[in-house]
Amino acid sequence: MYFVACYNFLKSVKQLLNNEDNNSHDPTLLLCLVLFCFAERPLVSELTCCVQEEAPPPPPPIVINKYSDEQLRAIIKRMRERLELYREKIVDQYQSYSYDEEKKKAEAAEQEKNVKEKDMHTRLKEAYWSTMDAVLKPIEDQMDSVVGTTIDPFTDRRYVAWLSIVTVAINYNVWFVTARLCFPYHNESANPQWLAMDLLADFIYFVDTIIFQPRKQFVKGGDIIKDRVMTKQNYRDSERFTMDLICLLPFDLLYFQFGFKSIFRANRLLKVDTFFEFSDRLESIMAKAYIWRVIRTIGYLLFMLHINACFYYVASDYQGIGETKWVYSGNGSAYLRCYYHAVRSLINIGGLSEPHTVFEITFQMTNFFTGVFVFSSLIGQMRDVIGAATAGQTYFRASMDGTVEYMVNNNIPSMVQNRVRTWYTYTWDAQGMLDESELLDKMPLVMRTAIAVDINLTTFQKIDLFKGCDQQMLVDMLLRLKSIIYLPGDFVVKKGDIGKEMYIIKGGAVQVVGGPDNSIVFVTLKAGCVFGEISLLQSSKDGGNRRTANVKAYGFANLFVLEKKDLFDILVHYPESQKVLTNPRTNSLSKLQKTNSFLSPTPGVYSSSSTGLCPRLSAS
Ligand SMILES: Nc1nc2c(ncn2[C@@H]2O[C@@H]3COP(=O)(O)O[C@H]3[C@H]2O)c(=O)[nH]1
Repeated sequence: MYFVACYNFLKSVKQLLNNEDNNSHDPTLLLCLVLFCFAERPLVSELTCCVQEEAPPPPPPIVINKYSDEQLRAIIKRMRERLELYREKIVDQYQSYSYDEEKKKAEAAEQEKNVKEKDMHTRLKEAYWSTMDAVLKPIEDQMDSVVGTTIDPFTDRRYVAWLSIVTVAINYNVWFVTARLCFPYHNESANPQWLAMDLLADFIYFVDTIIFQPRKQFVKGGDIIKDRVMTKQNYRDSERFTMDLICLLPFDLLYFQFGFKSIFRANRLLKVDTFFEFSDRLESIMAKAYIWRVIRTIGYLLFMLHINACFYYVASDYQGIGETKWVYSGNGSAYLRCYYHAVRSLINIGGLSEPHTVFEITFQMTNFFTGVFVFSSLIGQMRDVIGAATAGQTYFRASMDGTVEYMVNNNIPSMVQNRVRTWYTYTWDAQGMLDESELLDKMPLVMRTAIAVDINLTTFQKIDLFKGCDQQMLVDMLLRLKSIIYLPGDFVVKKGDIGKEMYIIKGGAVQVVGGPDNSIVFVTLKAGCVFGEISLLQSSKDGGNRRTANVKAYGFANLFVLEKKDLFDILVHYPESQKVLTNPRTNSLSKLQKTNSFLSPTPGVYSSSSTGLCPRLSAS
């Protein structure tokens, strides 16, 4: 029994040790241990005493391998901790304490410490900003009345105007800091002027950082944040703010120590982001954005040449001004001469003095390479900009050329060809594109509705046929309209054809004609009039779906077309409006059905007075 107990006990301890590393606590094993300790307590104590009595005093530790020795010690330490834990568990079985938890506690304590430190940092920051806010409050309050509490950066033109001023300041720094750095532009008489200009540019930067940027509205989770406190905080948390602050650091004070040098203003160039913002905003508000894009690309070209001119002067200075034939001779305006050299060299015009020294050859070669890569990409960019600006026209030309080629290949009579050509040219001139709907199709419905309502709803509301109809139905109709142009004399509708669409005149005029050779003009309909609706709204049972008259374009007629299917799709949702359109007492249409006798022909029976469809403008 004694040895069995010993064996079990030691085996349990060994298993416990083996499980230590993977942190798995075998409940059976634990239970076995606990039960063993309790149930066989006398035996265990006997065993312990026995072991203590019988065991010789422990030998002094022999360290064979330092690493394994340390590992063993660590295991023993953890075993002790574990033993402690089990002791506690025996006292309170439901205690949810673990070694990992101790680790977690330590981590939590660490976190708490960090939070406290952070709090301290935040508090300091807040204190700093509240002081700053208090100082700046009077200025900000004054500016509120001028620029508003917050600014919508996308639509506010005043903001774009301000950005243009900041852009001038940025350009001043970008061009002049580099030029002053390389050319000998600093002297006793010029320095005060430079200083004045620098101060003015810095003032603009400062106003932008203090007044404009903190007012910029922003989008958070889909909401437009217009609260001033939040816009200010958003700006202060942004990277841009950090950059703006770096931009404003007054390294210029080093002038006192090192003299007047523009290198101390190099940090002002970091505000170049604002230039790109200005560029984007300007593009979005300009009707012809490509003009700005071309100007901007030319600006980049000029700036590259400017930088090259600066390098050339520095290189000449390094070689000795006027020392060799290749360097700047020292005559005339240094900047102009160097710029001229840069133009010839970068654009690979040639005709330059041959470089002789290694330095000169290396410089010149670098110039040629830069010219090839940078300039070709900039010129390519320019081509893209111009290409995008004229894409519509290119598409129109390509379509027309394709159609003409097709007609020529198929021997279409030249009269028809001429008419097609005229149609293309007139359509392009009238609407600047061949198919308006193509453009609008890409937009979300709400935008299309807004545009359609803006352009045509007023015209629609005036049409007698639709009087009393639901407004929403009219909007639905607007969305399904297609624009089409007819040439002078084209038949839009032929008597006896099946009516598949109705028309609303957008521009120009049409004539309802009849009699021998269609020589009798019954009525001329102008912009805002509707026609072709009779055959559309009548039942097909007794052949009512046939056109009741000839309608031909008088001059160029720009028409909206509404297809029968679309009309009935809409009317399904507006039964009241359907009644209005088909009611004999409320609508002219039914009256029309009775008055079709004019087509036999009795001119003028079908007129504005009798039908209310459209004013009779002229009748021959
Ligand atoms: N029948 C008739 N149609 C007219 C007159 N004035 C304009 N129209 C339009 O001419 C269109 C010819 O096609 P529809 O019959 O579909 O619809 C006709 C009317 O909308 C008129 O005096 N009589």
